[in-house]
Amino acid sequence: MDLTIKDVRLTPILIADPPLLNTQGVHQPYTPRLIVEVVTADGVTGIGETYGDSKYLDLARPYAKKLPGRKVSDVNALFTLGDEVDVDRSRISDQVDVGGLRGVQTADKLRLSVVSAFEVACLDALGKTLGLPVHALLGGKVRDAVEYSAYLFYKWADHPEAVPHEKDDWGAAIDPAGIVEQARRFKERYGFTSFKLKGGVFPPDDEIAAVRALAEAFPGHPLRLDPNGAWSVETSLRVARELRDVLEYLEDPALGTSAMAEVAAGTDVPLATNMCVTTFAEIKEAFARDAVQVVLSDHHYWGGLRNTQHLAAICRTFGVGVSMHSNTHLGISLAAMTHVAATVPDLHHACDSHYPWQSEDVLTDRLTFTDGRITVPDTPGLGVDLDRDRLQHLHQRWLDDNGTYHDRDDESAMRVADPTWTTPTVPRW
Ligand SMILES: O=C([O-])C(=O)C[C@H](O)[C@@H](O)C(=O)[O-]
Ligand SMILES: [Mg+2]
Repeated sequence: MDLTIKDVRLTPILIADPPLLNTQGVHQPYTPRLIVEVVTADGVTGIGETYGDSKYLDLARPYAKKLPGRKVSDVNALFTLGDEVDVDRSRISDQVDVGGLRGVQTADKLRLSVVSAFEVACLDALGKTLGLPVHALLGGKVRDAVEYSAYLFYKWADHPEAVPHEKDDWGAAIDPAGIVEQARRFKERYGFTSFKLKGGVFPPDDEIAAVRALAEAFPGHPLRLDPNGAWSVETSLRVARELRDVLEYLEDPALGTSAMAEVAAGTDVPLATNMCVTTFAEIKEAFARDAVQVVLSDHHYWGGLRNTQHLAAICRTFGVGVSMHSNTHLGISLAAMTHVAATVPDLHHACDSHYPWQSEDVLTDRLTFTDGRITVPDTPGLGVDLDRDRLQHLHQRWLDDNGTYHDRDDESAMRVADPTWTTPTVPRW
């Protein structure tokens, strides 16, 4: 068996995305992803997936050149090699990026967001070579299926007329009745029993009404509301008061650790985050100030599956809950999330996933939710196969694009519908 990496392939693609609304704007009709393939000397191919925006491609390209000659089993070395890649200073920011809504952009976090896809690809290749599923390489599964929540979005029926796009079959949802209808379809199609509403789109009273409508339609089901930091501390506390009997947790009601700590001190509704704790460096202050009660991990920017396990261990040590965040992603990432989630003992909340919103994939067979769960694959590697024709089709779309969609930008997408739109300053309400 020869585990030496002989070849690395990077394929940027554009995938169709519905007009989902968030506090910064609306999803563009196509969003970029990067598919990573690592091929061993034995001809075994491992696959990974991450963000495809140019700031990630600019790091992935020089990084990929460092890998041939290394072994897919040298997973620790992937991180030291990542440290050698220079990050353009203009890419670094302590602002929440437009469209990403996932916290700061440190150089390290940008690197980890790339290295994570290679870690997944190497583990996939290693597992395929050894005949073991990825979860076994991570120490073994402690559950046979991983639960996901329905990720509800306010949305339009279509992208603006002038913009070419793939039509989705979800229709519009811009009020409580529309959100309840969307939730019903999520339940019918996938069996989800937890519901998360992406908020920060309409004034808080409208979103309170939507959550109340969900609570009435689905009594006893776990509900979450996530305005991505759009509210002041005062507004956050008011919403928490009004929804305290029905919320499983409130996600990033206010922006940043200080504001979150103030909110947490004034309510017994747990606060979750994928914005104020998104790097290991942010943990100490947030935990010391009891600013968050649930960290929503994301293997893409936390740096892979093993870092997700490290994060879960830290959370466990401090009595903080852990679950999973998602940005728009395909089946490779859903498989990776499922493998690592299967190994985390204290996963007490259903994980987020955008997957049901994605009508396109690069897999031969889409992953399917049964009773809101994905069965943990026991076949070697990630247990999913790349469909080369689909990959090529989506890559061709990326090649044909003049750059409009090479970087996700929800603010610009909103400006197509409303030329006066700019990302609202925070707190918005
Ligand atoms: O939980 C979250 O904050 C997210 O999923 C961030 C995403 O960017 C979401 O807001 C979206 O897809 O519009
Ligand atoms: Mg969130």
